[in-house]
Amino acid sequence: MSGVSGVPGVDFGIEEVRGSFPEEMEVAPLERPPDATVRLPGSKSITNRALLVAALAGGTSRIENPLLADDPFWLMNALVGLGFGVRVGEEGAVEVAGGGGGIPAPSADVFVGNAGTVARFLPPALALGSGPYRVDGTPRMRERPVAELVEALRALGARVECEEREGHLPLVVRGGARGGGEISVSGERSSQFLSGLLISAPCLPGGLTVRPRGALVSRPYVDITVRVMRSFGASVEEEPSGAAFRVAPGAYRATAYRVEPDASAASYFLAAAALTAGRVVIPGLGRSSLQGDVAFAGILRRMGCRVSLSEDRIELAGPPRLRGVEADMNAISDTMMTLAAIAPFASSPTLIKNVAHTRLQETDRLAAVAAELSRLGVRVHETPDSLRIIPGKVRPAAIRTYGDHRMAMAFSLVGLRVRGVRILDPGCVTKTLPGYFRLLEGLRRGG
Ligand SMILES: O=C(O)C1=C[C@@H](OP(=O)(O)O)[C@@H](O)[C@H](O)C1
Ligand SMILES: C=C(OP(=O)(O)O)C(=O)O
Repeated sequence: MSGVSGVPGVDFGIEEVRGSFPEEMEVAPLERPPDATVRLPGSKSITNRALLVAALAGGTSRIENPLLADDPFWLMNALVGLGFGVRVGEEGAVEVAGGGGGIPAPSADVFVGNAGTVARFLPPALALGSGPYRVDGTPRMRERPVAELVEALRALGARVECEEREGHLPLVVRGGARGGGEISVSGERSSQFLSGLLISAPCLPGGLTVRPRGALVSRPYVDITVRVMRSFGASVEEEPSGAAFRVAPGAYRATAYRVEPDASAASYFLAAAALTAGRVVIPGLGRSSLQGDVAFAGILRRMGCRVSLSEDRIELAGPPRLRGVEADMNAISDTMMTLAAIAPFASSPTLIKNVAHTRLQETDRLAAVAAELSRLGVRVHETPDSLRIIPGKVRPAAIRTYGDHRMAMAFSLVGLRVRGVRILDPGCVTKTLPGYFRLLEGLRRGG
């Protein structure tokens, strides 16, 4: 896959954007505490839900403030290849001409990059079409689990073949999915299997009831799924405590949808102010947000920050020194690297718990964080599902990022306090935030 865009109006290919980054970037310490307002692009998770739901709707939808980065690009590119109309306008909004619940192209070859949302949300939609549809991703995406999704799609009657290794990409999906009944799916390794099945459920004759099996990780993302589905007219009933989700049949309604800023991205700028006794304002996120990662601000409050949260605005002021914290981060695990990167500067140890599933994401994140903290001279104790970080002197280092955008963004924060921190392969931030380093530099100028 060349990465050259097949999406009208999207004038960059993935490699071109990533290629514009140097092999490494040094982050210089801030000369004074930041006092900045940081305006962030749209949420990756919400953008990819809105794009796919819009494609399944009848008529043309308009998505305002979408995230334009690798992960949404792979989905937009896939939708074009599947015969949907996708166009990015001058002002950055995306128009999607939906297929009314079907897949226009009888067959296609789809590349999902390392986008878990695309790899898990698209196959249930493909099972609505005829096929064959081949779904492949990067070597890392081929390692990430999809067995639970394959099992559920087969239970619905779809023909799904794992081309090389059972339970892994590349997949070949043929149609045949039947609705009207109930299926269960495990959410112990990812919540995305459940979200993927829910998103396509209204298009199944008879709808579908989906029952999560076992402990469901990253639970707030399922709430995002349900909220976006309802915004496009779907009827979703949730049994008490999420025991089951009952989705009625009925076409999605084309709509104009505005994506809120990315709360996971906000964690880096909130943490930057926390770490440097600075002040930051994040407009567009707050108590009314769909995203669970807004709760990261609460962890920073527990570390000694002054945090005010209005409906759609977060304001944070960092203390002279942070306190360590013990946090179960299962629900907001995308922000666990952010916490890990600032923990060495706290006055007491930090314990990050219940995040075993992050070993299956863009990289084995627990191992990666432990390795890079050690490289910085920080004492860290790793268990299968937790990290305990002991504060101490942090020495300069060249940080490996493992192709993981969140490793690059989180560990760049260390450079705000320690001279000589270099981030290797900084271009990996294009997965969800191509403008990250420009925004980080904005903290020096007051945002
Ligand atoms: O549904 C989503 O948009 C996401 C769910 C989470 O994945 P897991 O459910 O695999 O933890 C999260 O880590 C990812 O960044 C986005
Ligand atoms: C885990 C992540 O993404 P995904 O699973 O959607 O690839 C992430 O963005 O941290």
